[in-house]
Amino acid sequence: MTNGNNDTEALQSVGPGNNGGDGLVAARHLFHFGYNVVVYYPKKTDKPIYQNLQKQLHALHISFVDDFTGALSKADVVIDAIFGFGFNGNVRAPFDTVLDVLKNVKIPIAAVDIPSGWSVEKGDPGNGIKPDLLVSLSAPKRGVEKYTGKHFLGGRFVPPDLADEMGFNTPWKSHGGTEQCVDISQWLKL
Ligand SMILES: NC(=O)C1=CN([C@@H]2O[C@H](COP(=O)(O)OP(=O)(O)OC[C@H]3O[C@@H](n4cnc5c(N)ncnc54)[C@H](O)[C@@H]3O)[C@@H](O)[C@H]2O)[C@@H](O)CC1
Repeated sequence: MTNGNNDTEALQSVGPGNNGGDGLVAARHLFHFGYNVVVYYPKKTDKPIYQNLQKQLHALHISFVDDFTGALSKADVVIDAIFGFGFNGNVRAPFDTVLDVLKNVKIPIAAVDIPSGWSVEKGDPGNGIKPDLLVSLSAPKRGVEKYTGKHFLGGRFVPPDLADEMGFNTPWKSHGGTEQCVDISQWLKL
C-alpha cells in the first residue's frame, strides 16, 4: 500500500475478536497515512481495549457505517480484519453476507493475518475470499501456505529463543534492518 490522499477511501471491515482489534488499529494508521477511512464494525465488544480504540477513531472523526454494501460501492480498497486464527465453523450473520459480497468485489482486498473464512490450518475452504494482499502477523500460518497474492510479514514480536524452539526463521533474523513489515511473497515459494 502506498500513502493515501483524501480521495482514497479505505473501508475497514472489523470483526468481533482480536483480528477486529488489529483492524481498529489499522484504521487509525490508515487515517494518519492520509486515507479517508470508514469503519464497518457490526459486532462491537464491551472490553475496554476495544472501547478505547473506538474512542481514538471517534477523535479522528472516522465514520462508522452500518451499510457494508453501500460503503463498499464508494471504497477504493477494503481491509479484511473480520476473522483471523480464531475463526471456525460456518460463518454466522452478518459476516456471511459480508464475505459473500467480498468474493465478488472488484476493488483490492487487503487481509489481516489470515483471509477471513479461511481455516488457520487448512486454508481456503474452496470458495473463500481471495485477497490481493495479506499481512501475516508474527509468522505466516499453515493455512496460507498456498496463498499466491502479495504477502507481507508484520509484527516483530517473536523472541529469538522461541523462533529457534519452533524452528522458524524470520526475515529479520537473517536480514536485520529496521523494517516493521517485510515482503515475503517469494519467500514462502522457495
Ligand atoms: N493472540 C495473539 O497473540 C495475537 C493475536 N492477534 C490477532 O488476533 C487474531 C486472533 O484473535 P481471536 O483469537 O480473538 O480470534 P479472531 O478475531 O480470529 O476470531 C474470533 C472471533 O470471531 C468469532 N467467530 C469465530 N468463528 C465464527 C464464525 N464461524 N462465525 C461468526 N463469528 C465467528 C468469535 O465469536 C470471536 O468473536 C489473530 O489472527 C491476529 O489477527 C494479533 O493482534 C497479535 C497477537
